[in-house]
Amino acid sequence: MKPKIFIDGEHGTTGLQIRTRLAGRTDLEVISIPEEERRNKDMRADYLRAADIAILCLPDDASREAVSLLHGHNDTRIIDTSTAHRIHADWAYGFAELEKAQRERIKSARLVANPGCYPTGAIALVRPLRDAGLLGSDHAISVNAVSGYTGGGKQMIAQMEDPNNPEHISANNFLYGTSLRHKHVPELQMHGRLEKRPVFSPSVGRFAQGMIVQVPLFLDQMQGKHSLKSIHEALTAHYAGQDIVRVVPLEESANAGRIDAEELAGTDGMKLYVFGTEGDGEVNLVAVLDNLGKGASGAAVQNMDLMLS
Ligand SMILES: NC(=O)C1=CN([C@@H]2O[C@H](COP(=O)(O)OP(=O)(O)OC[C@H]3O[C@@H](n4cnc5c(N)ncnc54)[C@H](OP(=O)(O)O)[C@@H]3O)[C@@H](O)[C@H]2O)C=CC1
Ligand SMILES: CC(=O)N[C@@H](CCC(=O)OP(=O)(O)O)C(=O)O
Repeated sequence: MKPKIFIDGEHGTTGLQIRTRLAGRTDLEVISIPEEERRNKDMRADYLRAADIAILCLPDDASREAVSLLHGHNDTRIIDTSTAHRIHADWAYGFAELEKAQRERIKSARLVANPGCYPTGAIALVRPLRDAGLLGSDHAISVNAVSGYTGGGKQMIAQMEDPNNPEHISANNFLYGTSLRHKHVPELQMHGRLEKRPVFSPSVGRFAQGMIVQVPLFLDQMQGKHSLKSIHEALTAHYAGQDIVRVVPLEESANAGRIDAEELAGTDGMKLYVFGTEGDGEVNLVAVLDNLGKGASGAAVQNMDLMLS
């Protein structure tokens, strides 16, 4: 029998993208709730319980509700794309490239929390350097990022695209999360293995999909003596043998000139760059991804495939 997949929140931004990715699949059966019933709790409960894997593409509260609807129904495995369970001890963190054991953890887990889009980029840059001992646990990290506006879901898409929306946003590029208490910070801190809360400053640009996440570092604050080359080597070693995260060769980075936030829009991969000038004291680590690709829907499908393997 083919595994049954239910996407709770199928008609939202992340859900639709997962639906599209699964459209041509003959190895599984997507069970779909009619759009007009998407908030019908009893019907959702039936679909959730009928599924082998439920992918939750809902706001945090609705995700918690979906999990409670599955209480006692342990045959359904869950992938939650919301922020609700990303630092919960019972949930496997759905970033397969996090460390060697992560793929196996996801494969065997019943509960998988898909990472946030910004943390996907930042953790991809920081965690290998923490694990390889280049960064101490008390290292102070700053993360500056820009996302396409689909990162804000249906509501922000309408605000950015519809001039008649009562909450229309006219800015082409705006900073937010200025209290430095964005909901992604705890996840970044925990899975980045950082003692100090990172400074995280997100922003949004007038483009639909894509993202740049930057982590600048001072070499004299790192553990040991480091260079662009040794940092690049540590990242390259960490991501060897997989094909989703690409560490861009130093020479290619040096010649890159401009980095386009939309570079990987519409794809499920991620590129990591090490920028700077060899011999100087600073580097800028940069991740480029699609907020809806490796940052959300692409990662959810990757996790689903691992769970089905
Ligand atoms: N967009 C992105 O780039 C990313 C999003 N995520 C996360 O994915 C999740 C979904 O986000 P996104 O797709 O952007 O959001 P959207 O607002 O685009 O979609 C959410 C969907 O959930 C439905 N919904 C809301 N409340 C309930 C409820 N109580 N019961 C059933 N359905 C409900 C909405 O229905 P209705 O149309 O009626 O409102 C809508 O279809 C969020 O937790 C978000 O943080 C994670 C990474 C990246
Ligand atoms: C541009 C924008 O608004 N982005 C969202 C994050 C999108 C995302 O990653 O969703 P999760 O919070 O579920 O991880 C935000 O900052 O709240």
